[in-house]
Order: sequence, then structure tokens, then C-alpha cells
Amino acid sequence: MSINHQFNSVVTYSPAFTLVPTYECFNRCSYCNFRTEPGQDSWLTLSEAEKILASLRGREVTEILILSGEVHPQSKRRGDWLQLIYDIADLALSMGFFPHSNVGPLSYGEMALLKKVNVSMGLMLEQLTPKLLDTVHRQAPSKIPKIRLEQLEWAGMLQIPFTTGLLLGIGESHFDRLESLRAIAFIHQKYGHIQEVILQPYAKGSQEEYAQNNFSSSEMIETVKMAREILPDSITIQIPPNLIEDEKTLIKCLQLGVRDLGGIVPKDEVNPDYHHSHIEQLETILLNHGWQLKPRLPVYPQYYQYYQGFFDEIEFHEIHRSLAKLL
Ligand SMILES: O=c1nc2n(C[C@H](O)[C@H](O)[C@H](O)CO)c3cc(O)ccc3cc-2c(=O)[nH]1
Ligand SMILES: C[C@H]1O[C@@H](n2cnc3c(N)ncnc32)[C@H](O)[C@@H]1O
Ligand code: MET
Ligand code: SF4
Repeated sequence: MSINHQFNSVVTYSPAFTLVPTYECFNRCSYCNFRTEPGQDSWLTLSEAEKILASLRGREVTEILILSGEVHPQSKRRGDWLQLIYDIADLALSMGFFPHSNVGPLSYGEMALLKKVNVSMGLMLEQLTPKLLDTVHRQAPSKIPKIRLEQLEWAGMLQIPFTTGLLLGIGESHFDRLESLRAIAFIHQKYGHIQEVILQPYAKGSQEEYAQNNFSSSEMIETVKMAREILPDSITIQIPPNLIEDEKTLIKCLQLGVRDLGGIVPKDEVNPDYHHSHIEQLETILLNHGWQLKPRLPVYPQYYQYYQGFFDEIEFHEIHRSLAKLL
């Protein structure tokens, strides 16, 4: 294979750190390696969060990914849970970080509230087909496709720069993937707020019930191809490099249109059995194939305008310049 040393192809990532308000979750997605039973996990306290955030200063971390297990909407603890997420994001902002929350479905009011302290937010569509409600999502009311589509719709109405995506290899067919991608493209046409779509291959972990084989490389490549055909160019396609089987598949995905590798974090909380390579290692692999790895913020440049006059203390362009200096 000829190696292109022109470095005209750029692939981005977000230097991130994950904070988990709680692992407890009232859903039981059978592929999940993250959740604990409700009531069995102590919640992250603000002072613990502050200590962690302080230790990240001076390291190349810009995004704080707030990833959480979920408290039932009707539970009397729901308010405390939401307040904790709000406070963690607010603290992260005040310490100069950029929060991105992905905490499951929210009411319209909850979403509007969290918008105030997040530069972008996310919720995976997973898959549109309701047949998964009989299998992996049998005990996961948060994964009802209509609810998740409505979340994407509300995020659009609220003009929240949004990350969504598909979870692949959980029992869906090729046609199901096609339908899921079409639904995302359709909502984006209406509101223009979907900044990226994650193609997240199911990866087997040590704590789950599902325990199927990992999503295959050839299906991953097929799915990238299909996503690039269906989604408009303004939506970036992201894949997680730690869940991609080998270097060859990673490069093939880039050739087919993937342009982002997501949050590169010290510990992948969702897939704790799959560590990310060090940035330098990843950089070298990519450079060998003619790809330049560049950091980005958790909000894409085309959405900076959504926040004009919104965050007094944060100057996006200033931070963007300092990111550019890292190169
Ligand atoms: O490190 C991870 N980051 C995950 N992220 C963060 C992502 O990689 C990016 O850092 C953010 O989307 C910012 O662009 C997610 C964000 C979402 O909104 C929805 C799902 C995910 C899933 C993961 C994940 O499994 N691991
Ligand atoms: C935060 C996101 O992580 C994804 N997720 C949950 N469990 C797994 C797994 N075993 N492998 C890959 N992705 C997973 C889901 O898509 C969820 O929405
Ligand atoms: N519980 C949320 C979801 O599934 C986010 C974390 S999943 C490990 O959408
Ligand atoms: S994937 Fe998210 S919603 Fe499902 S059980 Fe795990 S933490 Fe809960």
C-alpha cells in the first residue's frame, strides 16, 4: 500500500475525562457493563468532583464527559440526581472545562436546564427498531425508540449541539441500521443540531449478561459506508478507536468517511475492558497512513454561535486558539 505523506487528511478527537455522578440505573440493558442496582452505589460528591477536576488542570483535558446511570423519572430521588449533574457541569465550567452530558432521557424542562451548563449534550438513539424491546432492552424503558427520537427532537427545538449514534451488533439487521440512520438524518434536516453520529460497535465486557461476539470488522466497514451515504456532510461520523479490532479496519473506516475518534479518555467507563491507546501511539499509527490527529472541543465550530453571549466566562475562540497551539 502506498503511504501518503501529504498529511492533508485530518481526523479529530476530544481530549476528555469522564465523571460518573452515579453508576446506579433503573434500566437493565443486557449489554451494559456500567450499571449497578439502584440504591447500591454511593453518588459522586461535589467535593470529590472538585478534587478530580483540580488534578486535571495543566493536563491536556478540555472535555468533561458526564456519563450517568439513571434514576427513574417518578422516583423521589430524581430531583437530587438532576441537581448533582447540574452542579458537576457548572463546577467543571467554572474551572475552565467544557462539559458534555450523556445521562439518558430527560424531560423537556430538565433538558433546558442542563443546556445552561453544557456546551453540547448527547443521547445514543441505539436503534430505531422496537423489536429490541423484546431482547436486550426488555428491561430498559429508557430505550423505547419513540422516547429517544423525541429526545433528539427536543434537543433540536432547544438548539443544543447534539451527539447521537447507533449501538451496533445488539441483534439488529442491516435494514434496521439503515432505518436508524434515516431517522437521524430526518431530524437533522428539521433542526440542524446533530454535530456528530457515533457508530459504536458492541464490545463484550466482563460484567454483562448479553455476552455475544463483538461486532465484526466487515460489518463495521459496511455500516460506515452506509452512514456516509445517508447522513449529510455537516454531520461528522465518529468511531471509538479502542473498540475497533485492528489498524487496518480503523484506516479503512477513515478512508470511507469517518473523521472523528471521540473522547480519548484515561478510562473508558462504558467499556472498562477496552483501554484507549496513548494519544502519541495513536498519532504515530495514523501518521504512518497519512492521517493527522488533531484535538477538538466537545462543541463543533459551526455551533459556537449558539452560545454567543451565553457563557460570559468562556471565550470559545480563545480556547480554540490554545488547542491549535497543541499541534
Ligand atoms: O469515551 C467515551 N465517550 C463517549 N461519548 C463521548 C464522545 O466520545 C465525545 O467525547 C462527545 O460526544 C463530544 O463530542 C459519548 C457521548 C455521547 O453523547 C453518547 C455516547 C457516548 C459514548 C462514549 C463512550 O462509550 N466512551
Ligand atoms: C453511553 C453509550 O454506551 C453504549 N454502550 C453500552 N454498553 C456498551 C457495550 N457493551 N459496548 C459498546 N457500547 C456500549 C450505549 O450506546 C450507550 O448509550
Ligand atoms: N444511561 C445512559 C444511556 O444509556 C448513558 C450511560 S450508558 C453507560 O443512554
Ligand atoms: S446502558 Fe445506560 S441505560 Fe442501559 S443499563 Fe447501562 S447505564 Fe443504564
